[in-house]
Amino acid sequence: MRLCVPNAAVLGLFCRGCLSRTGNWTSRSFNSLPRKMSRWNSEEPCSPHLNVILSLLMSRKQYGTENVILSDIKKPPPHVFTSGPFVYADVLDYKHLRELIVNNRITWLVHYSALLSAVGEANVALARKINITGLHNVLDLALENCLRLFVPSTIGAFGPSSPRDPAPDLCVQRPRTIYGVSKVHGELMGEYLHHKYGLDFRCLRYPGVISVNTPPGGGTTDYAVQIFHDALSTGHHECYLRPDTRLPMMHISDCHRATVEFMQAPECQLSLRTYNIAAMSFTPEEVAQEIRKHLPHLKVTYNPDSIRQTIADSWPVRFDDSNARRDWGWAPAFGIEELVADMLRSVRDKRTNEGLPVS
Ligand SMILES: NC(=O)C1=CN([C@@H]2O[C@H](COP(=O)(O)OP(=O)(O)OC[C@H]3O[C@@H](n4cnc5c(N)ncnc54)[C@H](O)[C@@H]3O)[C@@H](O)[C@H]2O)C=CC1
Ligand SMILES: CC(=O)[C@H](N)C(=O)O
Repeated sequence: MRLCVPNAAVLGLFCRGCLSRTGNWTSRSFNSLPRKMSRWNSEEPCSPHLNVILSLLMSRKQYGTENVILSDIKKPPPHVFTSGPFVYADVLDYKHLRELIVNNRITWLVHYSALLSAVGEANVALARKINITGLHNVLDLALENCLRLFVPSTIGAFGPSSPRDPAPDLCVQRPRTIYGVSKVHGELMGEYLHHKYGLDFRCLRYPGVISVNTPPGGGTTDYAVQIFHDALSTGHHECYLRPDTRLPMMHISDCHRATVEFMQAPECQLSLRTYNIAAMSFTPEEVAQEIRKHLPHLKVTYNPDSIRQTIADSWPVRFDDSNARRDWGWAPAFGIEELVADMLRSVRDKRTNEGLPVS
């Protein structure tokens, strides 16, 4: 049995076997990155992505190393490469994806590959290709091979005309970014194929995901990861959002657990195919205050970037996840206090292991 998790702009996992039938998950991440990631990705050529890597490693623990195949178009760091099966896979290469699925008897596909919001606006043509053409490849293959398919969506699937506090599962969705447009398209295509042909399509709208292993990937919520690294290195963070910009956020371990629990939920419990999941909402100033409880010297200055500020201002400030809580028992474990304590501990350990100074 193998689970395959392709990297939707982040991860690609293939899974051998069907979880519902066998309890096994195999994952692969299909991560192809834009030849040019522009300014947001410049110093992270081989870094693992948060969701992808962590998810994969944890999935492997749960479902068996050989049963989860990770894929990307980027060279993985050594510890990822040696942790289990890893293959090169470009979501734009339909024939190669099909070969991987057939040869490995893949039964689950987790599609993480995508260009995120800010970098997508910097390269709309590439974002359209990876986020929409890549998704169509994955949908066709899932249908053709009877795969269970997970595709993440995002708070970015909402826009200025959506209710923002809180945003419910079902409401007006008119996002103003190519990223958001591609995610709404993915939600609708997956649901259409489910209703018309029975595709087992499942989708969670993630808040901004925070992980020590996730380098900035060109998103609007990236500051909420970077601030921890800055706090423990220079002690100064320059934030590209206004101090009062409130956005939904989630610790990576909650994000991963939600994904696995949702994928394992019996079909009969699901009243929707796309659910919001929530954990906390905070502003840059609020997270800075929480960090200062541990590191009182942290200095934060604000220099709003018009592109990312405009994007953030169009997104929900809070998510209504009551349907996920009711249907399949979703409950987050991390609030802002737990998240900050865990991130500071993890970033400190990482810097120490890398021989870097800790402030
Ligand atoms: N990180 C976050 O805060 C959130 C992420 N998500 C979703 O989760 C998924 C993963 O996000 P991140 O890991 O943060 O993104 P990321 O930007 O860190 O990773 C994207 C991955 O896609 C890969 N990729 C790009 N082009 C590809 C191609 N042609 N073929 C195969 N792989 C390709 C890249 O190599 C990269 O590893 C995305 O679909 C994103 O929309 C949703 C909401 C929040
Ligand atoms: C919330 C997301 O989807 C992502 N982190 C982004 O900021 O683009």
